Amino acid sequence: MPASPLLLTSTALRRIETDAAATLPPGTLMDRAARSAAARIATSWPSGAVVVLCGPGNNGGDGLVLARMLHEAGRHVKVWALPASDAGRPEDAQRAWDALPAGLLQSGEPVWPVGNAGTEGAGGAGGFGQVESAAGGFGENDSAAGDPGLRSEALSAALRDAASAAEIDTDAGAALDATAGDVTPTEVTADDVTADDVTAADLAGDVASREPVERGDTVSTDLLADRSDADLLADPSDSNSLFAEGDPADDLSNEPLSTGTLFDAPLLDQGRITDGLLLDGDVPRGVIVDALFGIGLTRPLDAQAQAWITWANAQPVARLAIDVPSGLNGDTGAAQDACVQATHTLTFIADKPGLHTRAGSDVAGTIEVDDLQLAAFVDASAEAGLGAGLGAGLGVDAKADAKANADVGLEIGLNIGANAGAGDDVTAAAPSSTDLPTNDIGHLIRKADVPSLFQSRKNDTHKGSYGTLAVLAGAPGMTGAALLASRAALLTGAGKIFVALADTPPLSLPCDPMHPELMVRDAAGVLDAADALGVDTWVAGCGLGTDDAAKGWLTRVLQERPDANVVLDADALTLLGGDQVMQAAFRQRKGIKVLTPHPLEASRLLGSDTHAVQADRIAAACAIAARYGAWVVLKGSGTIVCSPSGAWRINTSGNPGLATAGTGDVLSGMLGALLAQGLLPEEAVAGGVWLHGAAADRLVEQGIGPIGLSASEVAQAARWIRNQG
Ligand SMILES: NC(=O)C1=CN([C@@H]2O[C@H](COP(=O)(O)OP(=O)(O)OC[C@H]3O[C@@H](n4cnc5c(N)ncnc54)[C@H](O)[C@@H]3O)[C@@H](O)[C@H]2O)[C@@H](O)CC1
Ligand SMILES: Nc1ncnc2c1ncn2[C@@H]1O[C@H](COP(=O)(O)OP(=O)(O)O)[C@@H](O)[C@H]1O
Ligand SMILES: [K+]
Repeated sequence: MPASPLLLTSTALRRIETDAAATLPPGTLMDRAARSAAARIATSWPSGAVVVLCGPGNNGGDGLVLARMLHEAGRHVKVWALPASDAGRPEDAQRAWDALPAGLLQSGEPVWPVGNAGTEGAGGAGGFGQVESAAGGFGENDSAAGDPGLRSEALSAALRDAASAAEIDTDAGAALDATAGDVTPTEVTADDVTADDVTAADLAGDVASREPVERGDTVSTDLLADRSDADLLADPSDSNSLFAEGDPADDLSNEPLSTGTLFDAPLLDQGRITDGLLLDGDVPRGVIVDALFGIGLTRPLDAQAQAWITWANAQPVARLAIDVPSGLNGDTGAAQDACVQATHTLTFIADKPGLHTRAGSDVAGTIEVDDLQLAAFVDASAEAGLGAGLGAGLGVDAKADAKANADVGLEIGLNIGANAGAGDDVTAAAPSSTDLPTNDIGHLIRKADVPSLFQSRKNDTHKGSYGTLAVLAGAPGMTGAALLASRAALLTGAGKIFVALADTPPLSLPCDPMHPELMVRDAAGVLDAADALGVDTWVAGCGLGTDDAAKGWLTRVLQERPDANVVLDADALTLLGGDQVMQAAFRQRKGIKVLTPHPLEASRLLGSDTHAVQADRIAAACAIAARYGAWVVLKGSGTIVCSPSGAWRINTSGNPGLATAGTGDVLSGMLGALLAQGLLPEEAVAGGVWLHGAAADRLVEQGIGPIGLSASEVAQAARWIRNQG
């Protein structure tokens, strides 16, 4: 399922939520969100335990409803909830709290449910759920765990009574399920058996056979019967210990295993223990649901939330983030020190910018969007954004995009509909209009969004058809920067390229031996002849330097030939940021203007600091675009592209292989080449950024990176991608 290309900030989302909620019965959206998550879990983690961590707000409410739904479906669910805030829970979340079935909520710190990674099937009745309830929970939270000796007796009796081949089923509904014997859930009751017992039994099976034991595996009861209670069960001196001293399993760790610590790294490294006691190769089963905080995270996490997140991140199971990984700002992609490292994020109503820029792509895992059947509202928002200028500058059909999103959402909605409850019979009335501020809606940049990169060339063309580019760059000692940009322009298809070296004759490099197609001259020489040469696009700044000579050449670029396109990078940005004469000249230019700052250069253009830029990359890119009247490419993980009118997009391609010197030079050369070839700015800028990242992705696929990927290779890979179509 492709991710929605539409991105909404929390302001836009809240507006939609409010509008929609006003037309729906209370709790409908939370119900839909929870049902969506339940469907996702049923598909991806059909067995195994589900630990739901819930926060104080509606994100926590989603988690609480989800926990109830999963429990009712017979899943083995544990809930840990942060305390409500002083103001109490929001209405929907409070309703979810009140409806949480008894026994699911755990006290203390979260632990992985030991001894049971149960699955559906029992519907909660007569199953392990009852055992849990009676025992007050598993593991360290098991305050009523009882006397280990008693548990030992009960379990041993159960095992001995079992027929020669007994199935140890740690599943819900059958604490011990003897397929060929006498042990049934009714015989082994909550009073007789605790989770610790089953844990011990499973581990004992493993120890006895030295083979991994999985839930459902058949284990010889002879082996089990051969072992004494002392071998099988907890050391009576330590109610949490699962092994008596000298037990072979103890060899696996220097410390006695205790409940809740079954994911000890040494054990995992040996592939011995997964999924809360179940030995299941390298693939633990079960999932932790992160429903701590969503788009309402407004301040630093407190110690308890941080500890829970740290715990969740340390468990070798999947982590499904509800809406947004907790600790991540859904608008900006800024992550707190403690942030859920999700393997999957299921996000609601629309995709969020913070999932795609800065730390977002590091912590979100696989992103899925469910519009909660609010396509009409999303559609109207996109339309309103379009009316306010959004998308117009990008040449993006935002309405069509929104429709596509709606279709995606509906498809998900229909799937969910198969499990639908009462709330889903209600269709929200379509909104009449919304008027979101322009920069609360953006888009992703994907291959499909930049088709003109792949348009075939007409036969009846010549080198003049593909533009004449001049690259003002490469002061002495930085010649390579000029070559990187110029070669990238060549490989991206520019018709003619002049390298205007930031130097005076005689040049130390009269020609590029690798690419003699490039016409290398001194900067003044190219500037003097620019009219005659027909330069229609300038790329300026790569290794240009910031001395007076550089300043003079750049001023000429900005003041002369105002119809030519300019792409400014690196030193040109530093010079521009500090020179009002240049800024005035820049603003007055009629050609297409592109600025490609990394965060430090962006801060110079804004007179702020890098921290401020990175704290809200979209806002920074939009601010630069507005101040300079230019297209802005704010580089980094999740590069932001912003049009002069404030329409922003986030690139989806690229990887940390690009974090190497010279890749920015390559990007500016590519952007210049695409403009020189006459692509519309929205496709040249967004397309160049996407192509640059996609080239790096291809190199990684080929094993040429991320480590050691070099800038020159990016240009070559980009050429290949363009020609493949
Ligand atoms: N309202 C709606 O219509 C819907 C909301 N949904 C869910 O609700 C979420 C938004 O709910 P909320 O607005 O309640 O926000 P959250 O649940 O994300 O968190 C806000 C709550 O956490 C507190 N908080 C914020 N930062 C904190 C911190 N650092 N430490 C401790 N407490 C902190 C706030 O005071 C507030 O109580 C969405 O992300 C989504 O998961 C979904 O159910 C879909 C529908
Ligand atoms: N971690 C990353 N993930 C994705 N892209 C990255 C990453 N690090 C750097 N890049 C990209 O690499 C390029 C680096 O540009 P820049 O910092 O100007 O380098 P240089 O000046 O050395 O050429 C930019 O396009 C940037 O977006
Ligand atoms: K969350």
